[in-house]
Amino acid sequence: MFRLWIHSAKQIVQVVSNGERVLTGNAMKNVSTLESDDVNKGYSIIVDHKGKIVDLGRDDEICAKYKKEQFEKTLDATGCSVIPGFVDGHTHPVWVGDRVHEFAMKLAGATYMEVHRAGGGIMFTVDRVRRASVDELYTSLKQYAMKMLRCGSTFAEMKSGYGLDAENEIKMLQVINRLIKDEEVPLGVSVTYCGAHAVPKGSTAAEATEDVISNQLPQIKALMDSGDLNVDNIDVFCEQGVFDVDQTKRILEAGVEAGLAINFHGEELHQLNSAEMGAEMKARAISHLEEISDEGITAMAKSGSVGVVLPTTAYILRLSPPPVRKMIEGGMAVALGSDFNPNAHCFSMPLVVHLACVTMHMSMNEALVAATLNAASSLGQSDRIGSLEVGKQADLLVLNSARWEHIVYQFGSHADVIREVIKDGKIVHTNQ
Ligand SMILES: N=CN[C@@H](CCC(=O)O)C(=O)O
Ligand SMILES: [Zn+2]
Repeated sequence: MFRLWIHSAKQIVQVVSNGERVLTGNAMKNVSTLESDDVNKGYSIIVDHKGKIVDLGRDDEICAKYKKEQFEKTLDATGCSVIPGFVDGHTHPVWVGDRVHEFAMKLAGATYMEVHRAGGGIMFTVDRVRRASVDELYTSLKQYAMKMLRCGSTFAEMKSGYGLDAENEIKMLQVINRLIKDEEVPLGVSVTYCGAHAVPKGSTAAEATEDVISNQLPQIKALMDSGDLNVDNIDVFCEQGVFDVDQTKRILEAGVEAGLAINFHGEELHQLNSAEMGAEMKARAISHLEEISDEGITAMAKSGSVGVVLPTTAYILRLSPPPVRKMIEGGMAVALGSDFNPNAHCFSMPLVVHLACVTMHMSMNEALVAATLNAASSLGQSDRIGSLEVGKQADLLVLNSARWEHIVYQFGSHADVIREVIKDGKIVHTNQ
């Protein structure tokens, strides 16, 4: 028996079809698509009982190989296109207490660091998160995760970073772990420890660095070793007035020692050459990169570190966007993330992809690659997700349009464009 047969699709956008794990530079310009000019010829996907894609091809070829009775469910996708589920490469979704008042301050001209220095920004959220119980944070996270799924994300990176001490950072990581374990929201998750997201009140950056390395990380490692906590990545906010490049490097080294993959915030507001440092450490990914230098681009292209760009941040803070054209022409792998957090309240990857095209000058193909395969690669997941190929998880979106580009073009209307969200071959959200 097979779990699902999707048939009659006008287009199936595989993204890649030869098992590529990442696309760099100019290779991001093309996406593999199954499509025919003949209006009577549609395309099919078959999903096995484990939720993996076992076959893709023309309806007539599939019909010749399988019998209807073999499928637990069939889905008619006449007039529709199918794309991989979005992979959100960067989110901060564990928090309570919004910052709508700060949005007003920023609209009136305050910069991100002015708000931060006035005790707002990350520190406002730290205060709320420290006072919140695990249950409160879990209820809030569950709602955001459900909203991400409805916007078409089937996998997301999720960070801690509003605890800033061992107790509260572990509390946040436990909340993310509970989301994975309880399986109430069918969203895949990569877990990131970001204890060095800000310098806690009353500490210096040097003291906070020591606390992360000698106190927080060893406790987290012990919980990982005992099987009580799952953590995948280590993150630091490397920025002027937060953690400098040396402190960041030391924390990342300690993270690697604990078995975590390097995936950190760099070159957001000031050019500190953290991209070069990260490339030298063979970082799996570096996020933001608004201020990356030409040398940083060359170094990241050489090391294969994925650049995770976040269009909502530059948009909301009115920053210059990262030099994505230079990054792609320079041979880097570029990925996308929503950066969902109380500063940039957006978990809609369709909107992120649209912003990437308009504000960062990416083509729609490049942005789709960045929001699927390359985002999966930034999290070490592109062997399982990020493209529609035999052997991969059937995480996909059925779109209400014959051409997939409508999910980018009709910005703000993703709820109408996405007909079904499918995770592991199961329909987890439908909009009909
Ligand atoms: N820049 C650092 N961290 C987040 C913002 C977090 C916050 O403001 O709460 C970011 O990626 O944009
Ligand atoms: Zn961030």
